[in-house]
Amino acid sequence: MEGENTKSKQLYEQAKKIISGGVSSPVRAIQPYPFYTESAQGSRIKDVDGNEYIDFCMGYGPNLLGHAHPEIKQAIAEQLDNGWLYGTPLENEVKLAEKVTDAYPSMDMLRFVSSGSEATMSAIRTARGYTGKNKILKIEGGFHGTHDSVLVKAGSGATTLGKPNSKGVPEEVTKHTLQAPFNDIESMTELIEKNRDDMAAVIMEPVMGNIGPILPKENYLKEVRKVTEENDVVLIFDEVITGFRLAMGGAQEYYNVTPDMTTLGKIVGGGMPVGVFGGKREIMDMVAPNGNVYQAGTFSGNPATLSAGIATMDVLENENVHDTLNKKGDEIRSCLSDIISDAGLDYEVSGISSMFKVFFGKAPTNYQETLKCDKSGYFDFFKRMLNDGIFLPPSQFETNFLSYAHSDSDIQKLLNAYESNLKQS
Ligand SMILES: N[C@H](C=O)CCC(=O)O
Repeated sequence: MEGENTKSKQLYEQAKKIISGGVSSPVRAIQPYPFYTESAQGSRIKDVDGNEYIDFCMGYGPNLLGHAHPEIKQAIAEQLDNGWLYGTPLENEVKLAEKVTDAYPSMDMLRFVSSGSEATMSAIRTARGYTGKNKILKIEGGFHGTHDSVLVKAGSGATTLGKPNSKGVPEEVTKHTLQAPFNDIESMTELIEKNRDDMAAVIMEPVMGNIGPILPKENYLKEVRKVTEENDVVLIFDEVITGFRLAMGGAQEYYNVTPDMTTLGKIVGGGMPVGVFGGKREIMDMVAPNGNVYQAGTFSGNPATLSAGIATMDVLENENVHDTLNKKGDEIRSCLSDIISDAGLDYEVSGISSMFKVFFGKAPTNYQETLKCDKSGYFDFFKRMLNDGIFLPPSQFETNFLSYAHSDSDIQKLLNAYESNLKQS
């Protein structure tokens, strides 16, 4: 729809003068200009120039039930009638905490925060406070938000833009962050054993969602659990993307591996800003006011977010969302593989549950392999898909998300668009 987006184009010109990079998050700076959204309902997103797209970006994951789900909307509206920021605890905080801890038995206790970044930052600080150790180990290409100690070889927009190590982060901070390749238990074991005396935590996405999806090899997560346990290292599963997506209990339920701590975000807030960190009672008891690990936030446990989160959980509990999406995800991946093979392309499909991606290259098993994919070819493909009314995340390194609102006809349109646009690759 290039050329027709005159209002979007104008808005971006205006924005670039007063908003750094013209956007509030770098992945949105789609060149030559992004479309500006007017509204979104169900599986559709509509721009200010009247173009409508079937959305497989879904706000980068939170909208598992689609845009503007009526039950979530009603829950937020009811909360708004009663005010939307108190600075005190509220009953819904207890209610949502119960629902989350029921779904995640590894979390005896939790805290609500306002973003995934805040959740991972707080989890790491708590693990350091608990162990009295400094070092953490992350996976190369893992993305755990935008706080200093994890902005090294970071996935997501940082990799898309070729800035996986951010300037402005002191070396004194990142010297405590070690990195191992995904799916390589030997490297991880070696690093943990070598640094055992000062290793506080391993933080990882059980399924890498910010350069993928990249799936864990068989038994890899179990082996990670074993080596962390044997060396008294806190294992943090960053389930900001996979939480409430792969299953109600996230990747830890799906793969049957129990971490010491978990971070959540995205889906648990029903599309409102949210983060959660939690874990074993003895670890979470370190957090102030009980313990000396400080963590706080004006917007933490935001009433509107809690209402949206509870409404989301209610739908997930009452409807067959995960089974439906997991089945449709399998079908999409299988059809995409057929399309690729019929077109004689050297590409591969990766994914799990309602996450899927065509890699312009071999489906990677780690960060280094991901970097070999044709990122500019992918971006050209993304634009062709947009012209055909399909909105995918604008990067080879961001996952596509299927939602409960996508109809069979939406999926057929997606597959048709893949078929015609992959042929032009
Ligand atoms: N992959 C990111 C979050 O999970 C994408 C969102 C963003 O950077 O704005």
